[in-house]
Amino acid sequence: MKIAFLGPHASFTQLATTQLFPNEELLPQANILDCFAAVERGEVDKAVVPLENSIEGTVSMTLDYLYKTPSIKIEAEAVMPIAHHLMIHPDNKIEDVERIYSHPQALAQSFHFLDTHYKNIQRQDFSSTAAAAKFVSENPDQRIAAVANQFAANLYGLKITNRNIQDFEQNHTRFIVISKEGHFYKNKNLEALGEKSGLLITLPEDHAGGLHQVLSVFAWRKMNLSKIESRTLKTGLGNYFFFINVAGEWNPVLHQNALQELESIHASVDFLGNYKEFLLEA
Ligand SMILES: O=C(O)C(=O)C[C@]1(C(=O)O)C=C[C@@H](O)C=C1
Repeated sequence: MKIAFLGPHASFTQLATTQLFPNEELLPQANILDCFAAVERGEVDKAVVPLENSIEGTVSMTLDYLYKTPSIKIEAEAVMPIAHHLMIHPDNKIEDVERIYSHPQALAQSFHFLDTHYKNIQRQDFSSTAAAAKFVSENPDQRIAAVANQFAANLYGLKITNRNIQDFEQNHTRFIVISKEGHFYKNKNLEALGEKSGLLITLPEDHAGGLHQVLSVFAWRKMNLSKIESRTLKTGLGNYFFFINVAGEWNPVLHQNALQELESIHASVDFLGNYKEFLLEA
């Protein structure tokens, strides 16, 4: 099986992907869109992309592409502890650094540390933490540093100057396995945290009580929502879609009836799947 992931090698997404798919062919992609496109075009069977971080919140690009590509479903969620380190080329000194590169999520998760200790050093977004580490290793003549993980430091031969720079010790990122088939991913070697369903919902029109009407579909059935997030539709200010997680196992009658009722109130629903959440190691 071919599995795409947000690369290059030693990205956090790769660390998650190797635990989820230890025996499959893993294909690094340059960005999250390329992961979705590879699945959509059938070049790979599945992809692993980040969805949400406990410090910085939703990875909006992932949510946007889930919405834009209704053929893509979720097979599993996986939660992994995240530790960020600041690293430089071993030929350079941290005092000389003029720019710090990393994925925007990693820079945001370490914002207070960087702002306190390296306030006047420019920060620049990169497609992933590992891509930033690779760039630092390939450009010893530049006065740059990267925020990335221990594996990236080892793989790209960088020196760690500051360890565990994330602003909160408890830092976790939730990844999703996406595919066109939406199979139910199983793995006896990983700890399962629970089961849930994912839905993308758009309200028919802006009217009083519209969201309340949608939520009551779940409420009176005692279906527990573990997440609700609104995201702009990009059709104008004030227009949103909602990403909703319903906790618990799939109940054919209850869930099917809820989906039918949502349709009957003219909410548009993309059912992303019913899947398990797993706990990964750092
Ligand atoms: O840049 C990486 O290494 C990634 O895998 C991406 C990503 C993210 O988008 O959230 C994954 C985990 C961390 O939260 C930081 C970055």
